[in-house]
Amino acid sequence: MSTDIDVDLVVLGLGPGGELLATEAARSGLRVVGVDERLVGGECPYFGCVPSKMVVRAANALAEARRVTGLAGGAEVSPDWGVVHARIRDEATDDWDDGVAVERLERAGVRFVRGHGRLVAPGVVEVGGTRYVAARGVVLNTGTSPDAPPVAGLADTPFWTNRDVLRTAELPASMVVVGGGAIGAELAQAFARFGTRVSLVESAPRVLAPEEPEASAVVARALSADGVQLVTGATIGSVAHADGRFTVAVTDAEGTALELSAERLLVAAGRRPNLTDIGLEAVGLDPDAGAVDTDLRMRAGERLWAIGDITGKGAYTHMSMYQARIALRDITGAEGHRAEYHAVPRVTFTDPEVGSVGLTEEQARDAGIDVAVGVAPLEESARGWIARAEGVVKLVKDRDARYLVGATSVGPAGGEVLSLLAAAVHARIPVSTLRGMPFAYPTFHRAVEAALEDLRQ
Ligand SMILES: Cc1cc2nc3c(=O)[nH]c(=O)nc-3n(C[C@H](O)[C@H](O)[C@H](O)COP(=O)(O)OP(=O)(O)OC[C@H]3O[C@@H](n4cnc5c(N)ncnc54)[C@H](O)[C@@H]3O)c2cc1C
Ligand SMILES: NC(=O)c1ccc[n+]([C@@H]2O[C@H](COP(=O)([O-])OP(=O)(O)OC[C@H]3O[C@@H](n4cnc5c(N)ncnc54)[C@H](O)[C@@H]3O)[C@@H](O)[C@H]2O)c1
Repeated sequence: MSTDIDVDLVVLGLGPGGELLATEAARSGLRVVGVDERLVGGECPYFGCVPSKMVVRAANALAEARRVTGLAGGAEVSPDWGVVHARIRDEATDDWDDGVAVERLERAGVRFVRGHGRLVAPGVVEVGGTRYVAARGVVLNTGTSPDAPPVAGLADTPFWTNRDVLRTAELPASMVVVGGGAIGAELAQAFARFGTRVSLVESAPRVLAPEEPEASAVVARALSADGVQLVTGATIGSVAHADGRFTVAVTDAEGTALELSAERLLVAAGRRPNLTDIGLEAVGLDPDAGAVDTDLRMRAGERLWAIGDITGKGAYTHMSMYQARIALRDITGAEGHRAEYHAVPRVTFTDPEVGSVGLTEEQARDAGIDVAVGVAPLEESARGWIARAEGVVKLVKDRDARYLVGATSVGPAGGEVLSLLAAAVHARIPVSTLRGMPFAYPTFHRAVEAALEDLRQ
């Protein structure tokens, strides 16, 4: 026999968006239940953005110290993984304990339930024998889990995912990283800077394959300069683990067979949406669809909203929080913007960083847009040259509409330079207006001015 409890709203999964939405909904006076089977806040604070960016920050400090030679004299650098591990454990994650987050949620008035939740009918979620019957409805924010490719032998080995690598107290002497997406590229470079011997294996012809080829080329050079062995266009034949070492049999793009051996194997080959065990079929949705379809108010069905990675609109914390605010307005009947996806910004925190927004050149052409492209190497800008920085700004213009539909900025502050470009793409600012702006000298973002000039070619 299950118990029924009447509430206004159930938030199933408390990733960054769900936590925000549950908190704000409770503050607005709704009776809210928040359900999570793991840690309140989701992947980002405990196993994702925050700890990975602490690693990146520390690794970049090492790299910057090494740049003293040739710019300002000499510097001795002695990497100590223990320092960054202690920061992640003590400052970022409270030793992977969400007590503070739970208390914050409950102080806002949310009833927190730890456990695995499932939809059993429209507006009804069951957790451990209790059914929460929600008058307004249910918000899904169940996020993703690390996926592993179907490689022979892999499943039988103690490979790492992001959830292990960001908890480790010991720096591995060597590591093979499978996947040259954002997770793989960021962590491969950072660990190499700490002194781990890293091989990065990517099946696509280039790292950061969804980004502009110019961006991938800069990042590939940076990874190689940091000592990362890059194997792109790779096919992994098998993985084995014996005597404390992994052996990864790989065929590279030229068909050459390689055997990579390392103390650790990090699999960063994509994510699986947590959709198959949440009762989607009970509300008429397909659990195998790969994403939950939502309208521009984040509605996914009868008394149902979905936000975050499971919507397939960009697996980023800022998108989860953006969508949370939109869903919350719909639930509470407040006025405000609906979802717009033509200018989704994203930053890969390699050094140099890759910031991008909107469409790449290829995506714009595939969408049938008459495209003009402007490219400016960062090293040709005054600040790029002074800093000895490598990078690029690339602009994608819709010739008919005369505004930018996409942009990429790669450089030491590529993610920050992006803000100007994100505003331009989001607000569809005419290129002629951008050309009329003065650009402060000598900044990295002056490369935007040069790329605007290049658009004329
Ligand atoms: C290593 C790494 C680095 C990243 N770096 C960045 C970055 O720099 N910038 C950025 O924007 N994004 C980054 N991301 C992505 C970011 O972490 C996610 O986009 C973000 O967490 C948003 O996810 P979400 O809101 O969909 O839910 P998630 O964070 O995935 O949380 C979902 C929650 O739902 C819970 N849950 C799932 N199913 C159930 C169920 N049936 N019952 C109860 N609870 C359930 C889970 O326990 C989890 O707590 C990174 C990710 C990783 C892995
Ligand atoms: N800075 C950020 O915003 C940031 C950082 C990390 C993660 N994230 C988010 O998390 C998501 C997941 O990141 P991710 O890097 O795991 O996934 P991803 O999908 O971005 O990249 C996975 C990579 O693994 C490769 N791959 C897949 N199977 C392979 C195989 N068998 N052998 C070799 N390579 C293989 C793919 O070609 C791809 O390039 C990203 O899509 C992103 O949205 C964001």
